[in-house]
Amino acid sequence: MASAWDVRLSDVLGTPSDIYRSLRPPVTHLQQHPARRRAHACTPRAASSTARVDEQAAAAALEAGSSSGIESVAIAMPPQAGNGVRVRVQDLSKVYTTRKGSFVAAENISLDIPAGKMTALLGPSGSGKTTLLRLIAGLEEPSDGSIFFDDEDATWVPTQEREIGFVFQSYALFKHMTCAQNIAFGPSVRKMKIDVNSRVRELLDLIELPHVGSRRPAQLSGGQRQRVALARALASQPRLLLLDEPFGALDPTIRASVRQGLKAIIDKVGVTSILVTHDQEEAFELADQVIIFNRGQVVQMGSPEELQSAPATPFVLHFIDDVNLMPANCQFVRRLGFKTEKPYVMCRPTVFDVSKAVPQPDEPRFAPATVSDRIDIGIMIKYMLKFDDGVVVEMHLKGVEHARPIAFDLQQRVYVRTDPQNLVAYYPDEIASTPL
Ligand SMILES: Nc1ncnc2c1ncn2[C@@H]1O[C@H](COP(=O)(O)OP(=O)(O)OP(=O)(O)O)[C@@H](O)[C@H]1O
Repeated sequence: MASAWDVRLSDVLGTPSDIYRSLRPPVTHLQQHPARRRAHACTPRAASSTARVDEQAAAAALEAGSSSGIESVAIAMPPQAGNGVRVRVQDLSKVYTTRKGSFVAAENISLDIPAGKMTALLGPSGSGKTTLLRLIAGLEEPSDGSIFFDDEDATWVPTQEREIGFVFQSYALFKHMTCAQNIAFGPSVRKMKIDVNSRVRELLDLIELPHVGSRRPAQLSGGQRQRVALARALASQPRLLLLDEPFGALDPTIRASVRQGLKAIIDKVGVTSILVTHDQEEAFELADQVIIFNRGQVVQMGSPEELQSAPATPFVLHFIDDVNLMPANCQFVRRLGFKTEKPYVMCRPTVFDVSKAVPQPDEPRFAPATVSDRIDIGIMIKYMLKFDDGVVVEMHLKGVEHARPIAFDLQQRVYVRTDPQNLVAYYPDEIASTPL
């Protein structure tokens, strides 16, 4: 049976460059960096420096590499481990000019993204994650600083020549093309000397959707569309894969399984990948390295384990974990003998020692409380503990097989303490997130 891909792209849509031209946004008059203006005066632009372009057009620009650079490259088909690039960002800043004045979306960012690993950019909405991703892709121009791909200064290299695959939250699949045509778009436009049909078939196998080649994106589920978008991003064998909230449009019930599938595919290919997300569970589950953003700045970077065991600031602790917030002068904190000039204190819900027995006179650090609520959610039991001064904290007992025998009843009187080292004092500004 003939597949839709047996009809050649050019018969249906014109030549690849016609397609690219039709998808590309009009060239705008830009404030370009002088060096870039000199070096790339004739390069078609993918994006305005002040306004985000339509994601489909950006996808087209990213897929359409400069044919002169690509034609001579004999590219083996992914999966093939170890074909990613190391990305270094030095003192990178992005200032947007708006009607209200200038706005610093990324400030003096320096970071190192290892080759062949997945790095997550994690932070609240508006913290500058997407801005950094778009700077790395060349879809925005930096106001200052440099970007290196391995030892190459890529700061002013045009988007199309960066060899980047991009998966957008909206997927940005070309609606009028079949899935096979979407996947074939990059290699065709780049005139890569490969068997495009077999590349498409191998990628459809890789994403475990061998039967959808002849369908259009509208005929797929959200999870399937996202896989096709990934296949399209991988088709030109990018050295860097950028994923901007790739699970954001998915139903929460399927998000966990879809992200595991996507991670498995990326691991097989072995390409360096950068994932933008505001979901800490997603970042910690998928990434080898997590970089935490707030207010346009990097607050901390490290492995998921490092961040969880040693959050560098009150903001990081507050952002990555469930925490109890309480006044520093409340009964519980005072009983512990914890002294601070800061007005508030926070602690994780897993750090409490709770006893039903009335403490001995030599155990003054226990504060009395009443169990005001209890929820057994299978993997843990959650309790609300109300101290006598009215302050309420949430306590989590994990490992319920051990927790159930010592379960507390509603309205039961209990005595609560923790090691004072588990408390973190803060000023409200230290846990505030964007906007500035
Ligand atoms: N073209 C632009 N012009 C002016 N301001 C912009 C522009 N693009 C982004 N910003 C601003 O820069 C800040 C950072 O935006 P960015 O999209 O990078 O944040 P984010 O962390 O990715 O947020 P989200 O998770 O909501 O996408 C925001 O305050 C945003 O409004």
